[in-house]
Amino acid sequence: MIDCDVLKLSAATCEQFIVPSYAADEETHNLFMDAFIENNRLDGVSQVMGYHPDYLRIFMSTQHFLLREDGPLSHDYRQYIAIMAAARHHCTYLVEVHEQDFLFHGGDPEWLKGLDHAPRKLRDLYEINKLLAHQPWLITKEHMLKLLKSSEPWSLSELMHAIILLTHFHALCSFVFGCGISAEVDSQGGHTYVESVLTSTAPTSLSTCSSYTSTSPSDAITTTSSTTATTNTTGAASNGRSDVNSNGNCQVNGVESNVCVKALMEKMRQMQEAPSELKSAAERIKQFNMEGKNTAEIAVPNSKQSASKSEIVNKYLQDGDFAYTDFHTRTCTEVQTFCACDYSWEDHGFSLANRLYADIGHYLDDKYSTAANMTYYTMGDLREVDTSSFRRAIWNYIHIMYGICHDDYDYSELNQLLEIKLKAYIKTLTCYPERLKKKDFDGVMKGFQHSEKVHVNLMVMEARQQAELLYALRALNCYLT
Ligand SMILES: CC(C)C[C@H](N)C(=O)O
Repeated sequence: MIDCDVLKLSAATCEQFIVPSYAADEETHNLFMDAFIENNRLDGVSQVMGYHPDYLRIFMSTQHFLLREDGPLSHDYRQYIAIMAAARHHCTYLVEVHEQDFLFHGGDPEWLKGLDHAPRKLRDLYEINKLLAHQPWLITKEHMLKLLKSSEPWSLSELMHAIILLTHFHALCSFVFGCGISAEVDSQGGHTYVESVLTSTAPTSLSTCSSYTSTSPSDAITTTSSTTATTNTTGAASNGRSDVNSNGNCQVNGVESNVCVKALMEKMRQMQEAPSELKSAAERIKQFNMEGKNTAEIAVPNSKQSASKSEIVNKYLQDGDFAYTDFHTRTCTEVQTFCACDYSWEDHGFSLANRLYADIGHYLDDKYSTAANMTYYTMGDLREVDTSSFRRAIWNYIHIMYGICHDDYDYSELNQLLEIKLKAYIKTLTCYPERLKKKDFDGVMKGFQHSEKVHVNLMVMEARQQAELLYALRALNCYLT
């Protein structure tokens, strides 16, 4: 039996930004118990994801499957791969968590001195780790061949397991930085936005943006299947995380916030009432390229890592400066746009992943569809809102940055729905999560509830993972055929 006070204590310091365990509804509380048992602590990631219990459940089971269940890779390898992936984004939080887990699973402490001390087989993963994290479009079947035919070869199923771990942890870095998770709540400097990404000492609007009250089970979202939309059983009800000030908006500039949400809502309504004329696939692709070029012009913050942080991660990096470059300004013309009609998760990736690493396809499929379809029909303090066009715009925008085109999507919609600040935020979070600042987080989605910002961060994480994985699966498929 777990002592609930332990959970309570670890959440006590930062309850504006997480779901405090003592305030969680039964469903969320049970998930927190499971997380506690799984990780020997109630970790910050679970507590932030606790805003979205249906997502948290599938996230936890996927991570459990990847890290703990029987699978192609040994447990020390799995943890070491997680460390290598997190190091690419200088995510000291995840590096440290998985260093501990590595030792806990009997890993050789020598390997933690750095990549040079790890076995050759793990070192061989370095190149695809780097490319997957920053420029996955450069991955080819030759990379796969090299790993599968090296003197210490990877088997196909081991490689599949490793690739999924790498993409999972790259994407998780985006969530961790996006939600300001810097250390466990019960450790020094524990989880709080203030510690992790706050750059000024000015009072933050976050603390007034959100607070949490428990939700009734009937408010919970239910996932119906991997292909049908996730719906709120109470329709117009809130997502169960009603705010103390009951409007979900930042009090600091509530009027401005409300205007933003209303304007967005109005655009979505107009688009629904008067859908734009049907465009040909060629027109859509042209629009996609235009959006890509515009995205490439969006400036992102420069990188500056603190020396202490670098020390923790640099030992796992060889060329730490290798980073994302805009897909749409690449000089290498051989890299074609990735058309989802030629290779998609649903029609191609799912079955290949599942064939090489049994059942993983189902876990990922559930996770993607929950993240993409989850809705509470709210936006800020508005209710009964159909947010599907906004959510789809976010998902497809992330794929633009990876050169993945959905030729059934009208990219002019995206341009109307995502304001430039939000695009810049998403670009930073997706491609350079370690550079995100608190002011970036505060400056976007004004008037959204805090849980809604977390919701957007979840979508960024999942769409990003899917994009990376699609490139890897396509390359593997080329190798196999
Ligand atoms: C990201 C958010 C705007 C999502 C919205 N709250 C919904 O329930 O669909």
